[in-house]
Amino acid sequence: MMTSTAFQEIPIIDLSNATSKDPALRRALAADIRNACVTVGFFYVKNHGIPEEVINKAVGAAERFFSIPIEAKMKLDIHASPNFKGYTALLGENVNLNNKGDLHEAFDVGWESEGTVYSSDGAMVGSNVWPDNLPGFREDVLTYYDAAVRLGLSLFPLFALALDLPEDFFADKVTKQAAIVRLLHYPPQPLQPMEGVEGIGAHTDYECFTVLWQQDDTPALQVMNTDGKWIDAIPIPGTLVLNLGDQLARWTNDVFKSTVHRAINRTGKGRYSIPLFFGTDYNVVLEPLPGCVTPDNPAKYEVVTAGEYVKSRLDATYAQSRV
Ligand SMILES: O=C(O)CCC(=O)C(=O)O
Ligand SMILES: [Fe+2]
Repeated sequence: MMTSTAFQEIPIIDLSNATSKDPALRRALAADIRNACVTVGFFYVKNHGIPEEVINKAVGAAERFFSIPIEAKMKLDIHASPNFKGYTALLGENVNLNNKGDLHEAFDVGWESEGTVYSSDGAMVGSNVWPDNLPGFREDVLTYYDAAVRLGLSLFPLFALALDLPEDFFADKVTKQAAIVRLLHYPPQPLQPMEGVEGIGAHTDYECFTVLWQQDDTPALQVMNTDGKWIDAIPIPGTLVLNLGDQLARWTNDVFKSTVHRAINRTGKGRYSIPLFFGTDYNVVLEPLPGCVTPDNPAKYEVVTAGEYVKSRLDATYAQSRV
């Protein structure tokens, strides 16, 4: 049920019926999601089920982590990880290769549970790295991870319905392990902006979809609309932003849109955000889904595995700061 719109382009969708026992209610919700996916590729969700306390603790964890000395953060350098876990320094990432670097620092965490023996796939899945001397940090981040993953897992059946597929279509293709949570800190942009430097340059996300928490009082996220204009995705208290990524765009032959977005923090103060990137398992083949290739919409993409695709994009993103 679409209850309201923030402004013309990005709808707010109420997820109260996401796991309703009534299939008609789930289908109605899926129809709204489809509408957002085939037009903007972005929507806000409310009644998303992640408790405020869990969010606040994760944000507090981010604030504590980014305040530790740079030497301590660099001990967790993402470049030292075989599977993209750990710390990225300011300008260490560059999502838009026309730019020089992104003015944010980040900390990436994947799935883990007590007693896990990791069978690294050598690329995306593997153990996390954690800072010393930050009590509660790991717990607060992993609690958020679990809650956001639960939300993500509840969305896949709706995306399946939205694509006229059986509700369990994605069930054997996505596991918890395919999700990465990222703490992000954007310092204020200097008054005199540096040429080719944005908080995060114009990009699309690489996975199926992203669940994004953004700080209420620091607007920075912008989404490119179909006319090529930047639309502000203002923070709306009580909501999260949901945007599609390239995996779903490739899978649907662009019927579902993976929309270009960027963030520029001009607020004069620091900004935190927390995306959870929910991809599929590594070996899932992104072949066009039934009905997505038609004479009017011929196949656009080379068929690749989901994992190879994300890995190749991440390798390019970090290439500039790899030593
Ligand atoms: O911080 C934001 O609002 C957006 C972050 C983002 O687009 C990303 O990490 O992919
Ligand atoms: Fe993004």
